[in-house]
Amino acid sequence: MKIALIAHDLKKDDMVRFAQAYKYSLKKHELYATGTTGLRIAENTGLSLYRFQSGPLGGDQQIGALIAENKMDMIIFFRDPLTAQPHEPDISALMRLCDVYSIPLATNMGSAEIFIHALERGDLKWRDIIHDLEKE
Ligand SMILES: O=C(CO)COP(=O)(O)O
Repeated sequence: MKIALIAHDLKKDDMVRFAQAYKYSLKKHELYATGTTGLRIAENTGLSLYRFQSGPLGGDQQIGALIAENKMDMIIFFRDPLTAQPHEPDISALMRLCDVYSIPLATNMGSAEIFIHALERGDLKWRDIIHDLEKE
């Protein structure tokens, strides 16, 4: 599965703790992240991730573009609901595309943990079927 990890500044410590806690589940997947989030995760967990631009510099849009091409299977995005972001339109666009393409989007630790358990159980195997069909 291709999983994107994104966190706003005040949520980055939570994201690091989440990635540390679920490192052994996450490492089975292809991981992507916005710039600073990816750096923090890599430094603190040793997980390898592909890092896009930082969110305010276009990272959310880059991840959105992959969603539009059906090349992203899950988004874990710890949003900060209490701080205005300069790139709010990009954030809304990313979340909108998740809804357009039915891509699972967890916006907080509680839902992200459920997603990880779902991944472990194989609940998202249907995504592999779609990818296989696309290859034919
Ligand atoms: O702003 C972000 C998501 O909207 C996250 O970007 P960074 O991971 O580069 O801080």
